[in-house]
Amino acid sequence: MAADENDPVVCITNPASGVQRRDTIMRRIATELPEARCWSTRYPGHGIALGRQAVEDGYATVVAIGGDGTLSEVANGVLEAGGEKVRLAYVPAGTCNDFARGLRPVTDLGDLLDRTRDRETDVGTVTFTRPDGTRDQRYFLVSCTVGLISVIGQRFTEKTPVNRVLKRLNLQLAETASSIRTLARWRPVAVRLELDGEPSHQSISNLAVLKVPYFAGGLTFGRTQPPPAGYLDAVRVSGVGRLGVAGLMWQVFRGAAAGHPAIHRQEVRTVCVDADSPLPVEVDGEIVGYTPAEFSIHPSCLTTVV
Ligand SMILES: Nc1ncnc2c1ncn2[C@@H]1O[C@H](COP(=O)(O)OP(=O)(O)OP(=O)(O)O)[C@@H](O)[C@H]1O
Repeated sequence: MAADENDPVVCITNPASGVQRRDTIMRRIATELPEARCWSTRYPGHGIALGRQAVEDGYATVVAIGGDGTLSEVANGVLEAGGEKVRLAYVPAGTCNDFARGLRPVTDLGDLLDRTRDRETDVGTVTFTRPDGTRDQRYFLVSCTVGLISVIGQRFTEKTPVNRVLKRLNLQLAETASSIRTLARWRPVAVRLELDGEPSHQSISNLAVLKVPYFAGGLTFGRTQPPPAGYLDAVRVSGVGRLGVAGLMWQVFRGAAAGHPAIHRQEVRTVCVDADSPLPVEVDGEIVGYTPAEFSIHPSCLTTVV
């Protein structure tokens, strides 16, 4: 299927994503989507600006090529520009690719122009506090975390000399080191939590707000089904100490977390979380700010193509 001038297509690729060679991706675009314009992100956050630009320039189909972070940035730009009518296609080329997990990816990029592949997709929004103290909002398509996982993510992104050396040696080694260092001092945190307006005080290790069941490259909290349309999955880890959390993480890595007594799940439309000491908020793989954070779901507000 070929693009035409009434159905203009732009591909937004992230050269910093994943492990695929950039020239392989560019060759595929040139062969399989020859009419498409091709833009590259040049810095973190550039995907948002390019997603917005694509809507303003009147592209009907925007193809995000990269990891979940790239998809998320492009979706944010598209939605910020009021591009709900734009088709947002995704070609997984990152390291985690959790949005597309379980879905059958196209073999030929030209198939992304086939409108029978369009899916009305719910989008989550999260409001949080930026490091400069102002409030901000992001859309999310995959998942958000607050607690142990977001603290590990924050430690991993810190530009310390140790991190720099470890990341240069091996990315997974750096991730494991961040996890061990965080876990070694971890204590459950007291939070004020509101699920669908129902307030409670809880001691938790982690709160995940999921649009898709997978996180961190195919890990799950024991369920591989997404929440029903119009809902988010709020998954709390609570009722266990440091050793219990370490045991649960091991179960999660083994894919054997289903039914674990520390996992508490609820399908909800809204979540609010606050803690005495602000906790980092991770959105689609990126630390965006701190609690207090409010999450909600916007049903069928984006057309996605995978
Ligand atoms: N030119 C660039 N240089 C450095 N970073 C970039 C550039 N363009 C985009 N980024 C950043 O790269 C980050 C990672 O991208 P992405 O999440 O798509 O890849 P990944 O980490 O390999 O995949 P996944 O999220 O599936 O693990 C994003 O946060 C984005 O802001």
